[in-house]
Amino acid sequence: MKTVLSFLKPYKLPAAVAFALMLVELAVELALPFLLGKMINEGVVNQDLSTILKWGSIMITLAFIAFIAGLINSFYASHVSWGFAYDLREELFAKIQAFSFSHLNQYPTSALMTRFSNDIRQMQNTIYMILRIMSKAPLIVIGGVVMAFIVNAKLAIIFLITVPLLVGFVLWVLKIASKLFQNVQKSVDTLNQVMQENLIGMRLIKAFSRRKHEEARFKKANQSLAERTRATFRFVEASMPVLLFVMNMSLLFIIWLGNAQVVAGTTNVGDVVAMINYALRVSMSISMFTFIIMAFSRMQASTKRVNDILHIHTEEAQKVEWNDTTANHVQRGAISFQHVYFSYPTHKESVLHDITFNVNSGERIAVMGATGAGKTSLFQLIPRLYKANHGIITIDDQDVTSYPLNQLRDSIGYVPQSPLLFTGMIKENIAWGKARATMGEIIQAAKDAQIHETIMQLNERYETKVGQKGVNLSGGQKQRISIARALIRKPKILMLDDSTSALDLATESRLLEAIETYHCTTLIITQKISTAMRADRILLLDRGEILALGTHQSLLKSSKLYQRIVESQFGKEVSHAK
Ligand SMILES: Nc1ncnc2c1ncn2[C@@H]1O[C@H](COP(=O)(O)OP(=O)(O)OP(=O)(O)O)[C@@H](O)[C@H]1O
Repeated sequence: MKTVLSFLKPYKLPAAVAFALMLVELAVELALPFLLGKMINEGVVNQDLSTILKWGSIMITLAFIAFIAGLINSFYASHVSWGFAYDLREELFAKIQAFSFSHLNQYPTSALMTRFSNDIRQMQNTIYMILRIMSKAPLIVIGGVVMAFIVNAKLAIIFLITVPLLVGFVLWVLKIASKLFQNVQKSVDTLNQVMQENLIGMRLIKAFSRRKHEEARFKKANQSLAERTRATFRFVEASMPVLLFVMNMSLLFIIWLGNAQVVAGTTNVGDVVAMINYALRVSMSISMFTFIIMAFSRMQASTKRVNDILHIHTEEAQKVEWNDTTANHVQRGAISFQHVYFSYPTHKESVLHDITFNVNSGERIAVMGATGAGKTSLFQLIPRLYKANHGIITIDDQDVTSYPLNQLRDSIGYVPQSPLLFTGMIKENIAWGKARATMGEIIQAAKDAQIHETIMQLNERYETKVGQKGVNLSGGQKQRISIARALIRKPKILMLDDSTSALDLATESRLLEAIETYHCTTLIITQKISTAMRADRILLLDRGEILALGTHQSLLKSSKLYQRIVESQFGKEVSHAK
């Protein structure tokens, strides 16, 4: 199982190069105060210009080497962090593509978007900063103290008091700050969620005039984020004067003790200057710890969230375990449900109970029932969008679970209740149903779905753009394009989930006639008796159970509920006459 950190493996070499170059920068940074001390002691104090120039030019050369090392380090750090983020995004995308419907219920769109954008960016930035400066800070603290002891062991004792004091204080600040930061992150998540729901549901919000309500919701989330961020940064900023005080006190001590030693002749001015320099560099690095650990704790939270997704066991991952020779493509499309029970993973209540029925190859079944009866749920079990809790569903006498998922779904044309079109041309939206579809196939599918003429009336015909910047189609037009998308794959099983609801009777009639020419097993969820009457048999669902299954005529005789539905749509007399 892949974890986030394993995505760094391919970048071991460039990361090592970046780290080595960072060590070069570090070495120069630690050497400069030492050399400065030498320049003062040997050159400035003795007023020896050639010595000043000698040490000066060495320092400039070293600074230039550090500058070049920094540039190349930055290049490699970017390469590692961008490459890592790119690979991780690819993997995450593939993982989400393999999500079952249960997983999609578990992780709302906003949560997945946060992982894609925020979390990966967070990790990418932190990796860059680790390779660039973060790993340098603790090394400067250690190296600075060591160098200080080399320069002047007596003065360096001050470091032994101030460094643990500063480190201890920073760790205490961080302990509190990390809790505050977790709250900030929660607020960021909430704000993202509100924002995304608003963008997705903008049309609905306008239709229901819920702008004020949504504004209030956004304001609340925004305020919470602002307040938490303010509180966190105030706390971190309040710790700064304390840090500065300790830092300045240690500098004062170094100057005071250094001065005494210079007067006593036990040390040189240059060494004192070098010590002050080390003290400054060490304290600056310690103060960076706050920033570093905060970045780490944010990265840790992001890593956990992305790992959660990577560790989800998706079915596609199992594909290799299936033996392709035993599992074939669907040949005839005969469906059988045997004592099937189903409940959604998120809800315990049973949605389908003891469903048993058979559909012959090429048969046309209309599925009827009140809203919430379980019609869509029953449909979703066939292409294994969800798994049944008990019982067996077979296609061509073979358990659906024994088909490789791709082969199973390739044989099925599923038109969901609410049609979804992607931004792009109409022809692309239809061709989406079949890999390498020809223009002839696209037009034929559109003709059969009764949408060809409408498309031909549009300015750019099949090239017309759908979606945000293109033409917005009516509900019925969208339904027919989704039907064309299902027909183009010449499915063995066609499932229409209330997909003809927006069509007038004449168009629907032509559509159903055209579907007959496909000779596929057809399941149609419908509320309209006129549609149901054209089916070979009608399956009546009520509260998750099969109430009746038979032809229009037999149900008129045997099912009270069916009679009532017919009466409600055709009137009493007509229903008796039929
Ligand atoms: N994703 C889900 N998670 C949990 N419960 C669900 C989910 N989808 C549907 N349900 C529940 O399952 C039951 C059956 O829903 P289903 O969508 O199958 O009904 P339906 O007959 O297709 O209704 P409609 O005609 O309104 O589309 C309902 O009680 C519904 O609340």
